[in-house]
Amino acid sequence: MSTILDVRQLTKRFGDNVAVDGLNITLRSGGCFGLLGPNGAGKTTTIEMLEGVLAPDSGEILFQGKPRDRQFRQAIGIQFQNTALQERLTVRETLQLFAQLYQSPQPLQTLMQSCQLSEFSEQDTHHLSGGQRQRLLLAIALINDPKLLFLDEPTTGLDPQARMNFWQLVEQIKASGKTVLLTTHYMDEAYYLCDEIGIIDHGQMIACDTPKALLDEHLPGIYLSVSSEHHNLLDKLAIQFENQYGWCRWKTNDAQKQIDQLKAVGLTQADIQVQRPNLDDLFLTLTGRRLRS
Ligand SMILES: Nc1ncnc2c1ncn2[C@@H]1O[C@H](COP(=O)(O)OP(=O)(O)OP(=O)(O)O)[C@@H](O)[C@H]1O
Repeated sequence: MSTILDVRQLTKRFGDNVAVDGLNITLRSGGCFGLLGPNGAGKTTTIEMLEGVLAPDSGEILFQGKPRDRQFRQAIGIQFQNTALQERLTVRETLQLFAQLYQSPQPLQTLMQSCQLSEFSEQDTHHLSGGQRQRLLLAIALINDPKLLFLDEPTTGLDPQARMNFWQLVEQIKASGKTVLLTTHYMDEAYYLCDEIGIIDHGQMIACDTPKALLDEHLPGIYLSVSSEHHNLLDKLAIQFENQYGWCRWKTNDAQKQIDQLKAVGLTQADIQVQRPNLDDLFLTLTGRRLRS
């Protein structure tokens, strides 16, 4: 896969605060890269520099092998976290307004269809649901048929069904060959959508790979949990666990052996939860913090 965006030693300071500290990122064409990190890690500052919205203090950003020029704006789409929509305009009128900003916008009919907006085309944008509004913001980001799409926390605040619906749209966008850079606080979203994940903390990249490779490297093994009421049994078996939210939980490299031991002291399979480590666990391991704080 060729490289569409190559970022070297990107740095941004706000006074004494180094928000982004020598970051390297390689975005491969047609992939989805997830930029994850705890609050204040530097995700928004990074994405804004990559979009060209914020000037870096130092570092290099190459788009298709060359420094970004005026055409870069025509080749990218940005779904901002908060875009103020013009009062008293319909979905269609809003898209028409944004279409004027580009040299060759996509046909609006096609765009509304692909973002599932056709049935709301004549609706006032201020009467849209959260999911419909995010789909409109996505359509605005896609209006110029961009090669590279920036999605900054696109599903924050949406209900689970609207989020999954949005994921399907992102899948379609990926299938059409576009490259996506996504920031999110939802680990299931990152796991589902991203081919590669970069975890940043204090403005530095602390891990970068496919979700599976990151989990295999940093968190081999399986988590087992049993209800806290069974903690005496675990003590008897000399199993070290964390007791949280009514559950005793621990990681093991030999899940089957421990399940057999637990059954031998009276627990049933239904008493034992078996769980692969997920990105939330990875976060806690790498940053000492949960993904959402
Ligand atoms: N305009 C600004 N002026 C001063 N400091 C800023 C500015 N923007 C960001 N910062 C600081 O830079 C650091 C990184 O912030 P940034 O918003 O990039 O983090 P983030 O990872 O996007 O966080 P969140 O997940 O909370 O959105 C923080 O310490 C923040 O306070």
